[in-house]
Amino acid sequence: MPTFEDRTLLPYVEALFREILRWRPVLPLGVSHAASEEDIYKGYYIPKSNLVHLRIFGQHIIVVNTYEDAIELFEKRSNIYSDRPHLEMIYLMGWDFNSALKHYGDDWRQHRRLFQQLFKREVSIEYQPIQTRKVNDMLYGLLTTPEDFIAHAKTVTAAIIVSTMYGHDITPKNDYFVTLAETALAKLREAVFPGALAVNAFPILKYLPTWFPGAGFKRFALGVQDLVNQMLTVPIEALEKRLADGTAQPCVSSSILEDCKSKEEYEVIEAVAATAYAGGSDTTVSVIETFFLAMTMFPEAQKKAQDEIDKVVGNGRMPTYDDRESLPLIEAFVRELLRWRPVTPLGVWHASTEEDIYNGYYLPKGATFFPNVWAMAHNPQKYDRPEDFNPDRFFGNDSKLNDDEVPYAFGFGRRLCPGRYMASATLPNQIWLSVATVLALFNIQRTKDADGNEVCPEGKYCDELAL
Ligand code: HEM
Repeated sequence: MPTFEDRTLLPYVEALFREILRWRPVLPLGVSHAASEEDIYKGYYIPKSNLVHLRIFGQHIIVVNTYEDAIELFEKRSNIYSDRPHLEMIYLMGWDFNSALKHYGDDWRQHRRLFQQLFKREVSIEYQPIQTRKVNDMLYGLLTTPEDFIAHAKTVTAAIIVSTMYGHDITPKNDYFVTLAETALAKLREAVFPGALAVNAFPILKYLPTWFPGAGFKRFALGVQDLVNQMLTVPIEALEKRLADGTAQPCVSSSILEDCKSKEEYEVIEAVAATAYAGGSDTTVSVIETFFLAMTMFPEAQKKAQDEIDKVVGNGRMPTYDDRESLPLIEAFVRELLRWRPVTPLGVWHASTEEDIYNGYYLPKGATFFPNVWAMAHNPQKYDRPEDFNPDRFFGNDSKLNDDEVPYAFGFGRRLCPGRYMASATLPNQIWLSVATVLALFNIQRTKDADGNEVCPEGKYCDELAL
């Protein structure tokens, strides 16, 4: 047989090999490069590009690295860039009820209208008493079992959403609905194993019978369908029962159920209520966890915020929503939490419904777009020493809060997070109240090792999806 030693003696074989590479190149369009600077080449202007293109399983994936480009594409051209990519596994599992995962169209519009109605600025103020009550429960939990601080953050968030949506007070441990919803969410996150990825890339595989070798994804999906169905129906049916026997507490769903006229409307209410849990729980918990981490890593920021609370509120009472305007540093704190460790570092994907030309680049129809929120939040040209947790960066030279409300943390354009007023932004919200009251009551400190030295956490994050 010919060996490598014969290579120089076989020029025709060498030429044949070159011709194969030339005749049908493996990557006909090469792998895209992005220009990091603008340039003039042979009289042509080449713009700086902040888009990165990848091709995975034949799918175009485009990462949008700057806030300016994200605004241009997702907001100014929102008629093209407001879809979501089609992932077959989501449909097989029944998770397509979720407003956040829906394709851009009439069904999504109906969900969105209801979300806007329920969570707009003015209405979000009505959730203030529930939030205060549940945050107080969290403070009590922190006082009695501080080591369980993550569990307390999770419980308070679940309690606020479930009480707001269904008027149900969850039990602190093993609540039936919370367990159901958390299990269904965990299954959604798990659906990234090879079989599931294969059916996302080649949807035709969904027609394989469940017993077929390699169709494990289908058996998995069937198991999840049942959970998802219970997550949708159990809490709303329980609410209907309470409404019928007159024991229901007023809540978002009770008010809209009373006006519901058709099965179609009922299904939208059911789906929007369950989406609020799926979209609002992990996201808010992540910010509160980041708060505990930041306080341990940056004790001087904690001290400064506590000094502000002591000066404005004093020691005789707890901060309330009425103090919000007088505590600008706490406001800056919340912004810095959203910036320093964004909840969705690669945003939530958008998809395009038309081809487009942007800055001289061709962007194909059906491509998936990731807004690189991490790069926007850590842009050193905008944020000096971006790795530092420094709420002071949100104050101008006049010592007033600047107008950077970290908008990219809540997404873009027509898909912008409809729950943002409940979670954060400039109105009463759970995150603000949690930060203000925890700082008023507690000192968050580093643990010590056996020799009495402080241990600063590394601050590593796990890789769970937020939505
Ligand atoms: C700190 C807390 C939160 C953060 C950081 C956050 C972030 C986000 C982001 C980045 C998106 C994607 C927007 C896009 O596609 O461009 C989103 C969408 C969404 N969020 Fe939030 N969110 C939070 C809390 C909430 C809450 C409390 C709710 C419900 C009450 C909620 C409901 C939703 C829904 C339904 C969508 C999908 C919107 C659509 O596709 O039309 N979120 N959120």
